[in-house]
Amino acid sequence: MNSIQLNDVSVEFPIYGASSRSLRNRIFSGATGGMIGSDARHRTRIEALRDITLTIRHGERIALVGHNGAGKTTLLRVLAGIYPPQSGRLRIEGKIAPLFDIGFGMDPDATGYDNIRLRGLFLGLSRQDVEDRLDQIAEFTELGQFLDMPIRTYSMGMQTRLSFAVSTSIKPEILLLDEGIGAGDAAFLEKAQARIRSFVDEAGILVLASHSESLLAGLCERAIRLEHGKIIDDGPFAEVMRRYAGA
Ligand SMILES: Nc1ncnc2c1ncn2[C@@H]1O[C@H](COP(=O)(O)OP(=O)(O)OP(=O)(O)O)[C@@H](O)[C@H]1O
Repeated sequence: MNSIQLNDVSVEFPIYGASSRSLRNRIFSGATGGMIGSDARHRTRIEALRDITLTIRHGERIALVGHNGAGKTTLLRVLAGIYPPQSGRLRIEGKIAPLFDIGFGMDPDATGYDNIRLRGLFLGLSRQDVEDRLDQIAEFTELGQFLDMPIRTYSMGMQTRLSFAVSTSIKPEILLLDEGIGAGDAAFLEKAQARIRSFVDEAGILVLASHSESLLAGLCERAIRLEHGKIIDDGPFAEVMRRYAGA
């Protein structure tokens, strides 16, 4: 069974070159971003996540919502093991496929085909596994002859198609997705949603961060709302979104 458990997880970014004097040495926050403050030695820091305690169970489909800079991407990166939490505990049972930072593990000068291979290896597939899946992954991208071109020539949406196709070909147990898939066009989005649904139906966990309520509504049944790095609401999707709209 897959599960995610976070206890009092906090992530801070020290900011170099920002004068804490201009911050008047006090913690404040605007309508966006995490909490900005300074420590005892007047070093500026951004608290991107503060005291996050959270349990996600097998089969759950979670929407991460909240204002710009609320901490959604940071939370996904913590779950993916990209950022180690500075404090608190993190326990994850299951194989994770992060589907954000779409350039991660890709070489802009290599062709689409070679990047499928690179990303496949990066996600833990063997060389043989990658070759066995190459045609099926290529077909899903619908990139045709562009697969022989270096991916620096791709648009955002084209890169998204490529990384989505590879990452979801391994049937991950825990799928982490960011807004990025919104870069795909409508036809791709429909295909991507169908694939995510089939993956979630088979089991596993989905955590999807997005500002698009329609995208989230089609996939998620629980929503977690972050504000300035803290969880301020967590519950059935429709209820959390109703409260968010009224906020
Ligand atoms: N590498 C970094 N260095 C410094 N600060 C960072 C870094 N990454 C994120 N932050 C800060 O952490 C806070 C949370 O950012 P995060 O990207 O997690 O927000 P988000 O909810 O995904 O926002 P958005 O909806 O705008 O994508 C913000 O205040 C941001 O300025």
